[in-house]
Amino acid sequence: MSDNALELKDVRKSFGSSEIIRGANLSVAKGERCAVIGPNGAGKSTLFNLVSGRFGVSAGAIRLNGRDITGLKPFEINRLGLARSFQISNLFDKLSVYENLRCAVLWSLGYKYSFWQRLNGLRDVHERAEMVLEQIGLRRQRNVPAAVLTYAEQRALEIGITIAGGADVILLDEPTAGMSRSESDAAVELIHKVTVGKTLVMVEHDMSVVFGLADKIAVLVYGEVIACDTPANIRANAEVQAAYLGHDNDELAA
Ligand SMILES: Nc1ncnc2c1ncn2[C@@H]1O[C@H](COP(=O)(O)OP(=O)(O)OP(=O)(O)O)[C@@H](O)[C@H]1O
Repeated sequence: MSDNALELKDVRKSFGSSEIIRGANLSVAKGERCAVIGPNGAGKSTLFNLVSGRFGVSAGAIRLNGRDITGLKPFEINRLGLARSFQISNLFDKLSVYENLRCAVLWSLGYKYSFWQRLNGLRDVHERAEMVLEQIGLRRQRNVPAAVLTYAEQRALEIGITIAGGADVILLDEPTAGMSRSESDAAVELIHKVTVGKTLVMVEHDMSVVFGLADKIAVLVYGEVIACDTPANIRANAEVQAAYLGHDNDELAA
Protein backbone atom coordinates (compact mmCIF):
# COMPACT_ATOMS: atom_id res chain seq x y z
CA MET A 1 0.00 0.00 0.00
CA SER A 2 1.34 3.42 -1.02
CA ASP A 3 2.15 6.03 1.64
CA ASN A 4 1.17 8.69 -0.83
CA ALA A 5 -2.36 10.03 -0.82
CA LEU A 6 -1.87 11.58 -4.23
CA GLU A 7 0.63 10.97 -7.01
CA LEU A 8 0.87 12.65 -10.39
CA LYS A 9 3.19 11.00 -12.87
CA ASP A 10 4.18 13.00 -15.95
CA VAL A 11 0.71 14.50 -16.29
CA ARG A 12 0.00 16.49 -19.43
CA LYS A 13 -3.01 18.49 -20.56
CA SER A 14 -3.52 20.31 -23.83
CA PHE A 15 -6.39 22.53 -24.89
CA GLY A 16 -6.29 22.41 -28.68
CA SER A 17 -2.68 23.02 -29.66
CA SER A 18 -1.73 24.67 -26.32
CA GLU A 19 -0.11 22.41 -23.81
CA ILE A 20 -0.99 23.86 -20.39
CA ILE A 21 0.24 21.07 -18.09
CA ARG A 22 3.58 19.88 -19.39
CA GLY A 23 4.71 16.75 -17.59
CA ALA A 24 3.78 17.58 -13.98
CA ASN A 25 5.03 15.25 -11.25
CA LEU A 26 3.85 15.53 -7.65
CA SER A 27 3.63 13.23 -4.62
CA VAL A 28 1.68 14.20 -1.52
CA ALA A 29 2.09 11.91 1.48
CA LYS A 30 -0.90 10.82 3.56
CA GLY A 31 -1.64 13.42 6.24
CA GLU A 32 0.49 16.10 4.57
CA ARG A 33 -0.68 19.66 3.86
CA CYS A 34 0.63 20.73 0.47
CA ALA A 35 0.22 24.17 -1.11
CA VAL A 36 0.47 24.56 -4.88
CA ILE A 37 1.73 28.02 -5.77
CA GLY A 38 2.76 29.59 -9.04
CA PRO A 39 2.31 32.67 -11.20
CA ASN A 40 -1.07 33.50 -12.77
CA GLY A 41 -1.84 31.18 -15.65
CA ALA A 42 0.71 28.54 -14.54
CA GLY A 43 -2.00 25.87 -14.64
CA LYS A 44 -2.89 25.46 -10.95
CA SER A 45 -6.66 25.33 -11.42
CA THR A 46 -6.22 23.10 -14.47
CA LEU A 47 -4.17 20.72 -12.34
CA PHE A 48 -6.97 20.62 -9.76
CA ASN A 49 -9.49 19.95 -12.54
CA LEU A 50 -7.37 17.02 -13.72
CA VAL A 51 -6.99 15.54 -10.22
CA SER A 52 -10.71 15.85 -9.46
CA GLY A 53 -11.66 14.34 -12.83
CA ARG A 54 -13.36 17.43 -14.24
CA PHE A 55 -10.88 17.37 -17.12
CA GLY A 56 -9.34 14.23 -18.60
CA VAL A 57 -5.53 14.12 -18.84
CA SER A 58 -3.90 14.16 -22.29
CA ALA A 59 -1.14 11.87 -20.97
CA GLY A 60 0.28 10.59 -17.68
CA ALA A 61 -1.33 9.04 -14.62
CA ILE A 62 -2.92 10.10 -11.34
CA ARG A 63 -3.13 7.85 -8.29
CA LEU A 64 -5.27 8.37 -5.20
CA ASN A 65 -4.26 6.34 -2.15
CA GLY A 66 -2.29 4.04 -4.46
CA ARG A 67 -5.18 3.50 -6.86
CA ASP A 68 -5.11 4.63 -10.47
CA ILE A 69 -7.90 7.21 -10.91
CA THR A 70 -6.86 8.43 -14.37
CA GLY A 71 -9.94 8.78 -16.55
CA LEU A 72 -12.47 8.31 -13.72
CA LYS A 73 -15.45 10.64 -13.45
CA PRO A 74 -15.58 13.32 -10.71
CA PHE A 75 -18.24 11.46 -8.66
CA GLU A 76 -16.23 8.21 -8.85
CA ILE A 77 -13.10 10.01 -7.62
CA ASN A 78 -15.17 11.67 -4.90
CA ARG A 79 -16.44 8.32 -3.70
CA LEU A 80 -12.87 7.03 -3.56
CA GLY A 81 -12.14 9.71 -0.96
CA LEU A 82 -11.22 12.97 -2.70
CA ALA A 83 -13.28 16.15 -2.31
CA ARG A 84 -12.61 19.58 -3.78
CA SER A 85 -13.85 23.11 -3.29
CA PHE A 86 -14.27 25.60 -6.10
CA GLN A 87 -13.13 29.19 -6.59
CA ILE A 88 -16.71 30.03 -7.44
CA SER A 89 -19.35 29.60 -4.75
CA ASN A 90 -21.00 26.21 -4.67
CA LEU A 91 -23.71 27.08 -2.15
CA PHE A 92 -27.49 26.77 -2.40
CA ASP A 93 -28.33 30.37 -1.48
CA LYS A 94 -31.91 29.78 -0.39
CA LEU A 95 -31.20 26.71 1.72
CA SER A 96 -30.13 27.05 5.33
CA VAL A 97 -26.59 26.35 6.49
CA TYR A 98 -27.73 23.01 7.93
CA GLU A 99 -29.57 22.04 4.73
CA ASN A 100 -26.52 22.88 2.60
CA LEU A 101 -24.44 20.54 4.76
CA ARG A 102 -27.10 17.86 4.76
CA CYS A 103 -27.25 17.96 0.93
CA ALA A 104 -23.47 17.62 0.78
CA VAL A 105 -23.52 14.57 3.06
CA LEU A 106 -26.39 12.97 1.12
CA TRP A 107 -24.70 13.62 -2.22
CA SER A 108 -21.43 12.10 -1.04
CA LEU A 109 -23.24 8.95 0.05
CA GLY A 110 -24.90 8.73 -3.35
CA TYR A 111 -25.93 5.31 -4.49
CA LYS A 112 -24.67 3.51 -1.39
CA TYR A 113 -28.13 4.00 0.12
CA SER A 114 -30.67 1.35 -0.58
CA PHE A 115 -34.33 1.57 0.39
CA TRP A 116 -33.82 -0.71 3.41
CA GLN A 117 -30.95 1.31 4.81
CA ARG A 118 -32.77 4.59 4.41
CA LEU A 119 -34.07 5.15 7.96
CA ASN A 120 -30.78 4.46 9.67
CA GLY A 121 -28.99 6.32 6.90
CA LEU A 122 -30.96 9.50 7.43
CA ARG A 123 -30.02 9.52 11.11
CA ASP A 124 -26.35 9.18 10.14
CA VAL A 125 -26.70 12.00 7.63
CA HIS A 126 -28.22 14.27 10.27
CA GLU A 127 -25.48 13.47 12.80
CA ARG A 128 -22.74 14.02 10.25
CA ALA A 129 -24.24 17.38 9.14
CA GLU A 130 -24.48 18.49 12.80
CA MET A 131 -20.88 17.48 13.42
CA VAL A 132 -19.61 19.50 10.46
CA LEU A 133 -21.77 22.46 11.55
CA GLU A 134 -19.98 22.38 14.89
CA GLN A 135 -16.54 21.99 13.29
CA ILE A 136 -16.93 25.03 11.05
CA GLY A 137 -18.27 27.17 13.89
CA LEU A 138 -21.65 27.99 12.29
CA ARG A 139 -23.97 26.40 14.84
CA ARG A 140 -25.52 29.80 15.66
CA GLN A 141 -26.29 30.33 11.95
CA ARG A 142 -27.74 26.81 11.55
CA ASN A 143 -31.13 27.92 10.19
CA VAL A 144 -29.99 31.01 8.31
CA PRO A 145 -30.15 30.89 4.48
CA ALA A 146 -26.65 30.68 2.98
CA ALA A 147 -27.23 33.93 1.06
CA VAL A 148 -27.53 35.87 4.35
CA LEU A 149 -24.14 34.76 5.73
CA THR A 150 -21.13 37.08 5.66
CA TYR A 151 -18.56 36.39 2.94
CA ALA A 152 -16.17 34.73 5.41
CA GLU A 153 -19.00 32.57 6.79
CA GLN A 154 -19.94 31.51 3.25
CA ARG A 155 -16.35 30.43 2.61
CA ALA A 156 -16.38 28.48 5.90
CA LEU A 157 -19.60 26.79 4.79
CA GLU A 158 -17.94 25.87 1.48
CA ILE A 159 -15.14 24.23 3.43
CA GLY A 160 -17.78 22.41 5.48
CA ILE A 161 -19.48 21.20 2.29
CA THR A 162 -16.12 19.98 0.97
CA ILE A 163 -15.35 17.95 4.10
CA ALA A 164 -18.95 16.85 4.75
CA GLY A 165 -18.67 13.55 2.92
CA GLY A 166 -15.71 12.46 5.06
CA ALA A 167 -13.16 12.44 2.20
CA ASP A 168 -9.60 11.90 3.36
CA VAL A 169 -8.00 13.96 0.58
CA ILE A 170 -9.20 17.57 0.42
CA LEU A 171 -8.50 19.98 -2.44
CA LEU A 172 -9.11 23.65 -1.68
CA ASP A 173 -8.92 26.22 -4.47
CA GLU A 174 -7.96 29.64 -3.08
CA PRO A 175 -9.88 29.22 0.18
CA THR A 176 -9.04 32.72 1.47
CA ALA A 177 -9.53 34.67 -1.77
CA GLY A 178 -11.18 38.03 -1.12
CA MET A 179 -10.83 37.85 2.67
CA SER A 180 -9.44 40.51 5.01
CA ARG A 181 -6.31 39.67 6.99
CA SER A 182 -8.26 38.78 10.12
CA GLU A 183 -10.78 36.70 8.15
CA SER A 184 -8.01 34.79 6.42
CA ASP A 185 -6.23 34.19 9.76
CA ALA A 186 -9.48 32.66 11.05
CA ALA A 187 -9.80 30.61 7.83
CA VAL A 188 -6.25 29.25 8.27
CA GLU A 189 -7.16 28.14 11.80
CA LEU A 190 -10.37 26.52 10.53
CA ILE A 191 -8.65 24.72 7.64
CA HIS A 192 -5.95 23.49 9.99
CA LYS A 193 -8.56 22.14 12.39
CA VAL A 194 -10.79 20.40 9.85
CA THR A 195 -7.89 18.76 8.01
CA VAL A 196 -6.27 17.11 11.04
CA GLY A 197 -5.58 13.50 10.02
CA LYS A 198 -6.45 14.26 6.38
CA THR A 199 -4.38 15.15 3.34
CA LEU A 200 -4.75 18.72 2.11
CA VAL A 201 -3.76 20.08 -1.28
CA MET A 202 -4.57 23.74 -1.81
CA VAL A 203 -4.00 26.38 -4.42
CA GLU A 204 -3.33 29.68 -2.71
CA HIS A 205 -1.90 33.06 -3.70
CA ASP A 206 -1.64 34.52 -0.20
CA MET A 207 1.83 33.60 1.00
CA SER A 208 1.03 34.13 4.67
CA VAL A 209 -1.71 31.52 4.32
CA VAL A 210 0.65 29.20 2.43
CA PHE A 211 3.41 29.52 5.01
CA GLY A 212 0.91 29.28 7.86
CA LEU A 213 -0.59 26.00 6.70
CA ALA A 214 1.67 24.03 4.39
CA ASP A 215 4.08 21.27 5.39
CA LYS A 216 5.22 21.27 1.79
CA ILE A 217 4.99 23.68 -1.14
CA ALA A 218 4.87 22.68 -4.81
CA VAL A 219 5.77 25.41 -7.27
CA LEU A 220 4.05 25.18 -10.64
CA VAL A 221 5.50 27.26 -13.47
CA TYR A 222 4.31 26.91 -17.08
CA GLY A 223 2.65 23.59 -16.32
CA GLU A 224 5.63 21.96 -14.61
CA VAL A 225 6.37 21.43 -10.92
CA ILE A 226 9.78 23.09 -10.73
CA ALA A 227 10.23 22.54 -6.98
CA CYS A 228 8.48 20.70 -4.18
CA ASP A 229 9.93 21.08 -0.72
CA THR A 230 9.48 22.39 2.81
CA PRO A 231 8.44 26.06 3.13
CA ALA A 232 11.93 27.04 4.37
CA ASN A 233 13.67 25.36 1.43
CA ILE A 234 11.21 26.83 -1.07
CA ARG A 235 11.82 30.32 0.29
CA ALA A 236 15.57 29.81 -0.17
CA ASN A 237 15.30 28.21 -3.63
CA ALA A 238 16.97 30.40 -6.26
CA GLU A 239 15.00 28.87 -9.15
CA VAL A 240 11.72 29.62 -7.37
CA GLN A 241 12.79 33.18 -6.63
CA ALA A 242 13.66 33.62 -10.31
CA ALA A 243 10.35 32.15 -11.47
CA TYR A 244 8.49 34.63 -9.27
CA LEU A 245 10.38 37.72 -10.46
CA GLY A 246 7.78 40.12 -11.75
CA HIS A 247 5.01 38.15 -10.02
CA ASP A 248 4.55 37.72 -6.23
CA ASN A 249 8.22 37.68 -5.35
CA ASP A 250 7.93 40.29 -2.60
CA GLU A 251 5.50 38.08 -0.71
CA LEU A 252 7.64 34.99 -1.26
CA ALA A 253 10.68 36.75 0.13
CA ALA A 254 8.79 38.23 3.11
N1 LIG B 1 -11.03 24.87 -20.59
C1 LIG B 1 -9.97 25.55 -21.08
N2 LIG B 1 -9.81 25.74 -22.41
C2 LIG B 1 -8.77 26.41 -22.92
N3 LIG B 1 -7.79 26.94 -22.16
C3 LIG B 1 -7.89 26.81 -20.83
C4 LIG B 1 -8.97 26.10 -20.21
N4 LIG B 1 -8.80 26.11 -18.87
C5 LIG B 1 -7.65 26.80 -18.66
N5 LIG B 1 -7.11 27.21 -19.82
C6 LIG B 1 -5.87 27.98 -19.99
O1 LIG B 1 -4.87 27.32 -19.23
C7 LIG B 1 -3.97 28.30 -18.69
C8 LIG B 1 -3.81 28.03 -17.21
O2 LIG B 1 -5.03 28.39 -16.55
P1 LIG B 1 -5.28 28.05 -15.01
O3 LIG B 1 -6.59 28.68 -14.65
O4 LIG B 1 -5.13 26.61 -14.78
O5 LIG B 1 -4.07 28.82 -14.34
P2 LIG B 1 -3.86 29.20 -12.80
O6 LIG B 1 -2.44 28.90 -12.47
O7 LIG B 1 -4.90 28.55 -11.95
O8 LIG B 1 -4.09 30.77 -12.86
P3 LIG B 1 -4.62 31.77 -11.70
O9 LIG B 1 -3.56 31.80 -10.66
O10 LIG B 1 -4.71 33.08 -12.44
O11 LIG B 1 -5.95 31.27 -11.21
C9 LIG B 1 -4.53 29.67 -19.01
O12 LIG B 1 -3.81 30.19 -20.12
C10 LIG B 1 -5.97 29.37 -19.39
O13 LIG B 1 -6.43 30.30 -20.34
